[in-house]
Amino acid sequence: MAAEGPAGGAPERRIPVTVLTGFLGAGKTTLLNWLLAQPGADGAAVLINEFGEVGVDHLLVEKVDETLVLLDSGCLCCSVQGDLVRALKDLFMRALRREIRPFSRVLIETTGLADPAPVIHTLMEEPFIAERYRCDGVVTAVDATHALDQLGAQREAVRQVAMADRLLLTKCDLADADARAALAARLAELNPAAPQIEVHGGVPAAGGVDALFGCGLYDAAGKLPDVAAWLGEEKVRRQEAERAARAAPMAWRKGGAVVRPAAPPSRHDDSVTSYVIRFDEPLQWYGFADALGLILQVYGERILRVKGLLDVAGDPLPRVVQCVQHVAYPPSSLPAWPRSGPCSDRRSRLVFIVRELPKSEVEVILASLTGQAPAAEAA
Ligand SMILES: Nc1nc2c(ncn2[C@@H]2O[C@H](COP(=O)(O)OP(=O)(O)OP(=O)(O)O)[C@@H](O)[C@H]2O)c(=O)[nH]1
Repeated sequence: MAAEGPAGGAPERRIPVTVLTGFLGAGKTTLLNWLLAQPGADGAAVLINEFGEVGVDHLLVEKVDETLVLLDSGCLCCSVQGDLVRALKDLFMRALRREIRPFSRVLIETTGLADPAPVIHTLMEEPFIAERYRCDGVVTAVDATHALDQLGAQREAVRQVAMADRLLLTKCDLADADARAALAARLAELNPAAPQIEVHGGVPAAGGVDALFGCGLYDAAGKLPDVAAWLGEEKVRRQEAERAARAAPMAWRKGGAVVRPAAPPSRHDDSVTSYVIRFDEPLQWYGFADALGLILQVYGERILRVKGLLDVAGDPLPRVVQCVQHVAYPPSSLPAWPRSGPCSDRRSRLVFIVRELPKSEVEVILASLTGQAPAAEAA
């Protein structure tokens, strides 16, 4: 049954959209997988956005149909006008034409570095979208083992927490009671109104699917005053971008070369970069594990995230590697190699998201302990 609309008016027919955010490696994809396996979440369309040249997250989501969309032309908060709007319009129109199954809600998993403000602004203000979709909440995954450091170092992490309607404290099974209490106190300073829900082993301890769904229309009231200010800045930023787009031609010729207007400035900390390391031959697992362990030990402070698929000698299945800072999580396997996309060539690829850590330093360790030099050019 459709919910009642604003002020008790016409029934609310707009499709609810949950924005699932949280810093790199916080456990967003893990939560998404749990959620999509719940009966209350069937009928959801899912949009996944990733930071890094090669997307891995969508391969880890155990749902494969045409309502799973990979937004891969950059970080959502920078390309929101293009990618997100296009994807939501496209889903709506394709469902209308019955080219895809109907969907009753949308889940957007942002990159771990996304600023939620442009995403919320788009859902609330872009005319086509705002008429058909409504923001049903920002849910932020907060890593109980790493968040205190991340909140001190990364302004994206602070914004993700401050803008949340709900805070899901992930990896509570790995954090001791003191660490959980210290984090809970810091989160309450940044966002006193948001309920904090513990997550153990990727499963919310309370609420079931309602831990993520049904937050109600997004409202900056009740959050720190900064949140309304960030949304206000977003509005100004968007108006300026529209004015600039109207004033500038799409491209012009100068001395025979086509010159395009500069892309909007990135919202991300310039010291954070990502690169892909590829191996063309199967890897020996133990040599690789030694190399990765050493890299995390020596450079963990500068490693925000590592994830990838490996072709391990003697194993027909792709092995999934996941790390956050100094921590390597237990490896798992996918049921098969992807049939399309960059990873379909069955070569090992590792995506590193780092702060001031040159690729060459990582490559030297990998080459010496695996006995195999990484491919010259990451593809
Ligand atoms: N023990 C434990 N591990 C978890 C939990 N949540 C996530 N993990 C592990 O943490 C690692 C990162 O989890 P993801 O779900 O991929 O994190 P993410 O936020 O999607 O990562 P990005 O998209 O790269 O930002 C994986 O190895 C997960 O298995 C949890 O509650 N408990």
